[in-house]
Amino acid sequence: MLLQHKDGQGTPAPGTEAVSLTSVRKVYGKGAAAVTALDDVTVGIPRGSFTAVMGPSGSGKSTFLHCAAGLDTPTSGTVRLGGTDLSGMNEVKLTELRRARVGFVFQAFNLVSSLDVAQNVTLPLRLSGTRTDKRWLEEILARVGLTERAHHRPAQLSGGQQQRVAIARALITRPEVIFGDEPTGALDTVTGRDVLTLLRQAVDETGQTVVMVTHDPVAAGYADTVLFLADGRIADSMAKPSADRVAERMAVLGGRA
Ligand SMILES: Nc1ncnc2c1ncn2[C@@H]1O[C@H](COP(=O)(O)OP(=O)(O)OP(=O)(O)O)[C@@H](O)[C@H]1O
Repeated sequence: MLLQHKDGQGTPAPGTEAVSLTSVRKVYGKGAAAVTALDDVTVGIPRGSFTAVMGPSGSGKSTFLHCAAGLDTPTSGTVRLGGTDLSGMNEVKLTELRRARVGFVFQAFNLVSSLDVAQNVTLPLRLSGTRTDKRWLEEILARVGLTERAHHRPAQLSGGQQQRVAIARALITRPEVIFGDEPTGALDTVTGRDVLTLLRQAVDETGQTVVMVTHDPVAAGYADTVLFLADGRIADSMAKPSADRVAERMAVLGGRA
């Protein structure tokens, strides 16, 4: 269940939310050229849940994800990751926090072409100076079905396999939250479903939290809750979504955009 809490109402006990945004605004540019990408967004995403973020083009989905993940700073308002308030953190602190507590899966797989699969997966550990736990690496590679490919380079893999490397890389640090920006956008339907199943497993089997921007109602159907953005605001949310219901709701929102 996704918790929307305004004016303190319905605020859950501290520590039950993986991510929370309170009165978040994000304005790009100044004066006549200013664009309000997020307009007073308040939402809490419970730990161990899978949330899909949808909305028409330009509704603020990427901005929401970037602010929630500490990749971008809101113009005003508060973002908390677990209990940690990100406001006022400098770039060095934010980078440390992201490396330790957040995983990312993007539409473009962003793998390092000169590194093999195992090296790509363990890159976040090397960047943060953490020793690789070999057994955990083996478990993660097995989970994404790439044990036999550990020493292949990205160019030797299919798109779906490359995205599974990116998921393994996002899981290796045992992050509290995995953020996905159109993680299935570059994949065919069947391969995309494998990737969504892996994200679903991260929630169901290891209690991680997944927040994923998608345009695809089928992908959103894997989530526990869909958050609909329109004009930088949370226009609606849907629990236990089905692809059909999501597509219907999107048709309405699309007309409004
Ligand atoms: N760096 C920027 N400078 C100025 N305006 C921006 C910038 N980034 C985003 N915007 C504007 O903010 C609004 C929200 O953009 P955002 O990328 O978050 O939307 P989105 O829902 O992810 O869109 P899409 O589905 O097309 O990717 C848009 O009007 C966009 O033009």
